[in-house]
Amino acid sequence: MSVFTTLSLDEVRLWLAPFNVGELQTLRGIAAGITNTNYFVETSESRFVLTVFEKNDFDELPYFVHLMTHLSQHGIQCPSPIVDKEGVALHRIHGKPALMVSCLRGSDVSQPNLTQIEAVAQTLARMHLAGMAFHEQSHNQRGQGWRVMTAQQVMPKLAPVQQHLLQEELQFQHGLDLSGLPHGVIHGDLFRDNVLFDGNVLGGFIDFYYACHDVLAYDVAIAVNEWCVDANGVFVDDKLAVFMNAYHAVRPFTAEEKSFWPALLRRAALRFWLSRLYDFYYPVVGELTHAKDPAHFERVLLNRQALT
Ligand SMILES: Nc1ncnc2c1ncn2[C@@H]1O[C@H](COP(=O)(O)OP(=O)(O)O)[C@@H](O)[C@H]1O
Ligand SMILES: N[C@@H](CCOP(=O)(O)O)C(=O)O
Repeated sequence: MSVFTTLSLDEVRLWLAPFNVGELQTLRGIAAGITNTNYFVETSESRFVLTVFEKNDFDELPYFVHLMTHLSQHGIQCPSPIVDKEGVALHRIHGKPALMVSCLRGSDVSQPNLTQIEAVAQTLARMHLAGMAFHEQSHNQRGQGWRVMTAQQVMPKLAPVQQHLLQEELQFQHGLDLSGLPHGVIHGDLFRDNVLFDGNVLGGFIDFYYACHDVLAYDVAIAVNEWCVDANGVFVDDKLAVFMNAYHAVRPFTAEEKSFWPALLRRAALRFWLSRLYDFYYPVVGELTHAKDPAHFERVLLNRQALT
């Protein structure tokens, strides 16, 4: 149960006072999720999700609030931040930053079908286009600097063959010049647990807290490495074809994106191999962890290298 900050009905009723959202009726902690505390908040007018940020400083949150506001105003299915009567969305509760957003329909799917995969790809491409008109920029917290630092931390824990793989891939990625590729807003973590579906209808993308300004096709690579694979991380042809066709129908890749595509698939695999290795070897003491298998992304990386 990932409710780190326990809230009472009375506290939330008080917290809601500056908002124009009706009377609080029910409050329910959300078990899923590993980073923040989330509650479903039901009022006489609507349903919302209240997030209490357990790790972020207040100052780093406006980018995400503005981004979700921008994307939802541009028709991208994602949480829409709720502002109070003064127009302010970000507040504090228990001294921690807190944000209420619209509640999306649906739940995450572990075995997506082709229709759902198509919807994810279309929405991702539309999000990339909508992001072009968003003029705030945030750097990628999981970019080059983080890769190097994290690799140094996990390297001593690895077997020689893994050390070689990691070293080789870091060098390869460091040598790439991606400056000519289209950049913009990326989600950065579009995994199956970050997309909600009501049947085949996409409820929306959630968890924008890795969103940043980066290479758009890299975001596509992150998504296909997750949505279009079998249990071993090997691409399933029809899933990959459906995803790429749907994405390209909305935002076709440039020639440069096509030529860097195999390298981007590798970069996306490396990013999640590294974060999972770090979480595996340096678990936070006392923190509830949903262990994610680093070996999966090691296999994905080896597979994508073989495709290059
Ligand atoms: N806007 C939303 N609408 C509906 N459900 C949501 C929304 N935001 C989060 N949830 C639910 O809360 C769960 C945890 O959210 P998530 O953002 O993944 O948390 P964490 O940042 O802690 O990983 C999701 O799996 C989903 O079920
Ligand atoms: N979706 C990721 C987890 C998010 O990245 P992290 O850097 O917070 O570990 C995964 O499945 O590994």
